[in-house]
Amino acid sequence: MSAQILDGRALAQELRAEAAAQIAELRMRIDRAPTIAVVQVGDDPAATRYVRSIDRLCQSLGAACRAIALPATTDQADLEATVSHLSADDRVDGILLQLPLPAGLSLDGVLHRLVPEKDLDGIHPINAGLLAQGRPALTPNTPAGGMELLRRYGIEVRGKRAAVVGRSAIVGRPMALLLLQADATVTICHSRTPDLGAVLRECDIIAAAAGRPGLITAEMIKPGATVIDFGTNVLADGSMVGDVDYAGAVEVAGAITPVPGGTGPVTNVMLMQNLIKATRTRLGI
Ligand SMILES: Nc1nc(=O)c2c([nH]1)NC[C@@H]1CN(c3ccc(C(=O)N[C@@H](CCC(=O)O)C(=O)O)cc3)C=[N+]21
Repeated sequence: MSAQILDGRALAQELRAEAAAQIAELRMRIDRAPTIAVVQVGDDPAATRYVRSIDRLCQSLGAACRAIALPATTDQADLEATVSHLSADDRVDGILLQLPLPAGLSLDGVLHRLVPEKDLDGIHPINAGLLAQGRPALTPNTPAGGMELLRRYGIEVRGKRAAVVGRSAIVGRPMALLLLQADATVTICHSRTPDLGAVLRECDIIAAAAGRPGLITAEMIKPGATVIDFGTNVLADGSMVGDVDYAGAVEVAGAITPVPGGTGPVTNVMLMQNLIKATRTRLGI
């Protein structure tokens, strides 16, 4: 038996149509295109792809994208000044800072310069704190997209056992909190978890966000479980794979997201939803 494929491209297409209509309406109200500023420091390959796809998506939906590419050698003060400037700019509705930052730069200092109302990735301590308290405001796009896939495919979360592999501020942790918010019983696994397979085999939903290709193998998956793969590992040959051994997992799981074509395309549209939300909230629309 082969798993149901959770088709992120198809879902993204539906969500794009909804977002386009909302953006068209916003353009009339504010008399300009809702604008995202994307800041990338250095050239992490997954981030570069993401920025490129954000730019394309903005163009096709009628939003504006200001891409700000800074060299990997940018110092803390320059990066903070850039973010301060964007925070204060009335014509910028949302800010997206690509992670990870190059070594030597501190995210903390930067987040203090980011106004929470423009925080399209929900990583400002205010937004992260609201999510932790069960009062989500702007939530991180990648895990929000994973939840949207579960919702649109009618996969029950309430009362289920769920495991999240990875504890990053932008994917793993918020995914665990969103699953909790949806009434799952959640276990967070990470690089120091002994016997990952033993934990995962108890779970009906597995969300992989470790950034390690092939970490999760078929024998770790309970037959029929739902597997959401957030991995965007770019291999030496330029191809992209997830954290799950897809070929094996697809034979065991009940439903699974492919990489590419799973969580990635949905992430991009969730970003547009956050832009719409941020613009409306900040301008009191
Ligand atoms: N602050 C921040 N937020 C992020 O959400 C964030 C980030 N930094 N840094 C980089 C990673 C990477 N990431 C991707 C999102 C979508 C695709 C995507 O759309 N992938 C498509 C196609 C990819 C391709 O083949 O080029 C797919 O999966 O089908 C990829 C990668 C978001 N990230």
